[in-house]
Amino acid sequence: MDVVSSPDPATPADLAARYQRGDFLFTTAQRALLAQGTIRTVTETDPRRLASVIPGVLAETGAPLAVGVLPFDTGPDTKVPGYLVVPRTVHRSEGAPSLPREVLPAPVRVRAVPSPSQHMEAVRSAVAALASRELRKAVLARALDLEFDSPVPAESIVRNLAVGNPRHFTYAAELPGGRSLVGATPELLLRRTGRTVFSSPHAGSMPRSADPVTDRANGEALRTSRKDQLEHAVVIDYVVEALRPFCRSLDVPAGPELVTTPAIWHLRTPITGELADPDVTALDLAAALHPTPAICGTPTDEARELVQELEPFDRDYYAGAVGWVDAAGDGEWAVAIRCAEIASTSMRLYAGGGIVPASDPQAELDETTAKFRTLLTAMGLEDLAGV
Ligand SMILES: C=C(O[C@@H]1C=C(C(=O)O)C=C[C@H]1O)C(=O)O
Repeated sequence: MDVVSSPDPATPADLAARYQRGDFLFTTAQRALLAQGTIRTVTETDPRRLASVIPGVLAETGAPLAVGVLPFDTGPDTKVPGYLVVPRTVHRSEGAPSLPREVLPAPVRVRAVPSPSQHMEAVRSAVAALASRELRKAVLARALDLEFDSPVPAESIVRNLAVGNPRHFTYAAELPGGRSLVGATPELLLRRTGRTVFSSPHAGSMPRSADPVTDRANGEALRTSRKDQLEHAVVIDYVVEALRPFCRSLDVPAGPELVTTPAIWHLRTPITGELADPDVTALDLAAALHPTPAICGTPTDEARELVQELEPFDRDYYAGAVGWVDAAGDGEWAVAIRCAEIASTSMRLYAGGGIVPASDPQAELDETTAKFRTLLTAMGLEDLAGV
């Protein structure tokens, strides 16, 4: 048997230090998971079908878990598949990694896709479309394309992300075609631990500020913003309705809490449920929940259509889901935001924000700029945040 799932004496820092492109790394404040090598890959555009074949694949291979990604677009016409890997070795360790910061080379070219003014125009179009198409919310994103004169140092980026965002979920996953997805997201689509399912939708954002007075004021403005409360409520309604059929009880707080990442203030609502059927796996639940209105909109199909009309790129795995599922059905799936897709010497960063009727184009642009900071800070490129 090839599979090693070792109670490893390695620390989370050791696991992050061992990460190499092609591996899967998932670190949280509580633990780190490093999966290396490939026994089998499973590729499937229908996420529910993907979820249904994984238990059989794990039983057949004797592997303890599968790791991977779901794309943003899981609709019936998608060309981008869910991509799961049954790894050869799995190492887990308790705690968050602590490592020295690594210095990275600077890119030789940077391009915003679309340009900032085009993004603001798209926000205006989205606001108009919300009214004419009876949508409650749509999430619009933009991208930053970076080119380097040598291979992108994915390993250093991932380690800096983990060190800079120790309370969140830092991830690195292999994508089809030898590309990699790396990021550090605060948002957990869901965790399944036995019969307990936990989801922490985030929606509603304000940039952090280096000035403590402005920073606090931004947080207060978010807490009291009716526009952001609405943006948030749309997500919670959806997640509760999506989880309800699977749960015999659900605990939903009356209102959101204010939380931070190093770059952003957010509204978040932690939701806990007890599963009615213990055979429903973490990946079944991820397939049922994704895409939430936190990253797509409401109603889902119409919002996705509008997003695809207004964004001049394919989201691919940005705003998808990234995580793992084990043979018992437990697992964790994070919302794949604050991320970049890395090819050989180039990478694309993505950032988006929810658009509701009261959205202001300049504020939406500023929000995406702040969201790019998660990646840019890890790359020592804070100065690029204004692009
Ligand atoms: C879409 C992104 O983030 C999502 C959108 C949010 C918002 O609109 O307020 C907040 C958190 C995330 O669910 C992103 O970071 O790219």
